[in-house]
Amino acid sequence: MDWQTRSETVPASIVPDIGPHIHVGRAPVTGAWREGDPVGDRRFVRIGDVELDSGAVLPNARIAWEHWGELSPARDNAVLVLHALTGDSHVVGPAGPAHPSAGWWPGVVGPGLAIDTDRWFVVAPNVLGGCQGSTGPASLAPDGVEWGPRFPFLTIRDQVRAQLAFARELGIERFAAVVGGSMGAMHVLEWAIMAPHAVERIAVLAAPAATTADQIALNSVQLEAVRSDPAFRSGAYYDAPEGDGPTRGLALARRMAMLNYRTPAELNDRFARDWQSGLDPLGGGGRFAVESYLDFHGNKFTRRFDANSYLVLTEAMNSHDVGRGRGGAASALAAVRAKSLVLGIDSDRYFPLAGQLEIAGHLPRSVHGPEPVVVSSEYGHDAFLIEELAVGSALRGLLEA
Ligand SMILES: CC(=O)SCCNC(=O)CCNC(=O)[C@H](O)C(C)(C)COP(=O)(O)OP(=O)(O)OC[C@H]1O[C@@H](n2cnc3c(N)ncnc32)[C@H](O)[C@@H]1OP(=O)(O)O
Ligand SMILES: N[C@@H](CCO)C(=O)O
Repeated sequence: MDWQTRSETVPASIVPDIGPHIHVGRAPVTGAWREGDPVGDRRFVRIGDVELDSGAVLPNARIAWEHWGELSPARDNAVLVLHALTGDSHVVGPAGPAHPSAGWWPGVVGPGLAIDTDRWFVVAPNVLGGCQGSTGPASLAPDGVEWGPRFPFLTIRDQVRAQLAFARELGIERFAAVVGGSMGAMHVLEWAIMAPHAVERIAVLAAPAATTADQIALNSVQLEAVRSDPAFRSGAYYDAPEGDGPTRGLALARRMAMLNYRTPAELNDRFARDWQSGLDPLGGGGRFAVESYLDFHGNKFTRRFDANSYLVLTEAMNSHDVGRGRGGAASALAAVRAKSLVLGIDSDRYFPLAGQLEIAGHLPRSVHGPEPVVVSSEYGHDAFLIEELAVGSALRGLLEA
């Protein structure tokens, strides 16, 4: 098949155009893979030059991707799964040399699951600007040096343009469904608007029609946390000695982000005022358990993510506005022809239900009418990743529609 012959399979330990000093992925994490689960096989596709909204051109770009299931002879069973801010192409499967983390949606994609790989051919690309195999700031520019701070500003639409080129390279003209959560759902909306002919169904999970001032503000303090780390060196840190990248700033950004992704109820129930150790946090040199939890997540994140990619992707999220240049969000959404599922989480303080109400209210073919499906969860925004049964059931409904 075309997609097999036209894509490169690269040995897991060799990622040719990623710079040698990338500060990610040095510490493989033990995965939660179970015997019999599908295992993706990461591949790489050249998509050529990408024209950007800014007028710049990103030359000779590459997309890393994985797939599960079989493409039907009629090529009508492909489902595109688009990841959130710090996700990647590794939707399911164990951690390993190619992946610092186990797959991020193991209860949703697989044989007999909501996105059933016995029926659907599931395709998952790493986003343009990311750091898990697709061209991003840690990739080598044409001069043989990492792009670093020279990497161009990307919008959500630029990233979808790259995904469309990627789909063309695979020879897939139309997806039975395009599915994504959070930043991935921003891409989903743009697919439905930019390429209506290529999309039969869409699932928009936990995202707004446009990133609001409040959300840009929450993102902007994270950008500043990274940039204000002296080790950031204006983004030119790839030649720093091992471990001397902007890990402090990146870890602080992740700590802040965790507070957007989770809820007061969860943190209070889970950690209360517990101490992390026998040392008193009130002047005795100890820490509260919740402080330790945030430290843990901040530090873990620096072992799997590149700081420049974090900035590029966060700024792309800030660019998100389906109505820009299209007469506003209402008219852009009203023009969508795909059958749609819009899902929100009642405790999401990052991308609250108001955003999904707006989207569902304007999409003409929402399978649940003008209201989003609301998942009730104490996990907040991350519930689209954690509440796999509820999210899976809604996805199953869409795929059967
Ligand atoms: C499974 C992965 O890591 S996926 C990695 C790729 N990431 C993505 O794709 C982005 C999307 N994924 C995510 O954001 C997250 O993985 C989620 C939302 C799906 C799940 O979050 P989790 O981190 O698994 O759950 P949770 O918030 O409960 O954290 C559990 C971790 O906190 C640690 N922890 C809990 N309490 C404390 C504490 N008091 N002090 C220190 N560490 C603590 C646990 O030991 C556990 O460690 P582990 O990750 O090594 O098992
Ligand atoms: N936990 C998710 C939330 C962003 O939507 C991530 O890190 O990608």
